[in-house]
Amino acid sequence: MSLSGWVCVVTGASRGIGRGIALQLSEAGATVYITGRQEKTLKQTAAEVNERGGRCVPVVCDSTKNEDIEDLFERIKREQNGRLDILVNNAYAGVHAIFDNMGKKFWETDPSIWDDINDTGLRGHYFFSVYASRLMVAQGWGLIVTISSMGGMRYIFNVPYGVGKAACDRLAADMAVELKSRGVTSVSLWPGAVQTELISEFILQKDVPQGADSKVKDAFANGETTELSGRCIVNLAKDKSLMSMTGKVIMTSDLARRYGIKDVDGRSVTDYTSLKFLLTQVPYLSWLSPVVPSFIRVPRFVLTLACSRF
Ligand SMILES: NC(=O)c1ccc[n+]([C@@H]2O[C@H](COP(=O)([O-])OP(=O)(O)OC[C@H]3O[C@@H](n4cnc5c(N)ncnc54)[C@H](O)[C@@H]3O)[C@@H](O)[C@H]2O)c1
Repeated sequence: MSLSGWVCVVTGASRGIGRGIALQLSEAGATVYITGRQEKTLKQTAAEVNERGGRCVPVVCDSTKNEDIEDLFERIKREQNGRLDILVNNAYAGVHAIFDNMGKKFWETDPSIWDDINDTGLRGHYFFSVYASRLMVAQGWGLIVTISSMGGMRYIFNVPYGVGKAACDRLAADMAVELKSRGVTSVSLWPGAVQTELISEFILQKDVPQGADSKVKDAFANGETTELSGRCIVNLAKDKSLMSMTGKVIMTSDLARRYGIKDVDGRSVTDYTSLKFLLTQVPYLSWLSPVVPSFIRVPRFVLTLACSRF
């Protein structure tokens, strides 16, 4: 699956899912501009990319600073003759705030948590998408992937988290409306539970995570590696029917099934819509899970009905 000659941007790639995506895109041959606030940690990701034989360009770029974003795209325009194939909107500054305030109601929490979660993880995505789209529309091709989560569908963690994720899904969908006739695809990607460095610190290394039940810990203990989303995006980018998915929410498990891929450590990808998984969440029915085939899934129209507000 070669992305040789492709130019990509991954925001927030010094750790977590962004780092994993940068590793996979560069391993597939793309030149990947990676952003973050600190040169030191960006260079660590870049060193790892180089060790695997890939090429990436670390750029200090704070997703909350408009000038930084504008400068990045000016640089890409100059250095790559205006070519940009993929933008991955991933940067996120909310994880500490989420875990520091776990279990509190929104009125008990300092309202600045809204900015912690949504300044980088929503407003920043919009700004990146504007400048990326200018390059992509000019070349008549491109893919924008906005990293979101199941929080876009139902309450998880806190109010600003869910509102931000629903807005990311809507951002991808509404951008798709305007980009479709210009050849540019926009999707929202939901990873499952991912074993990032911060998840390890806040959940996996604790006996009982603060404000969360043990099922949450189990989900992360069986979670995806940080590179699975990247492996999915590499396959998605080469899909001949890519445009048919524009505007949609796609789960990593959907893409793993579509392309027949496993996680980078060889494990199968958990499908949170499979009956097998859902049964594990119901104490008196969980014994049925091992005997239920994994291909039985909740149909998508049921998910649509479940998140309907009418
Ligand atoms: N971890 C999970 O289990 C999981 C599951 C589903 C979806 N997601 C989503 O994936 C995305 C990434 O999450 P993560 O868990 O990898 O987070 P993380 O905190 O591990 O990584 C976020 C990255 O963004 C960077 N960043 C933060 N503020 C920035 C700024 N102002 N400018 C530039 N870079 C900045 C950080 O330095 C870091 O590299 C989020 O949208 C998250 O909600 C995570």
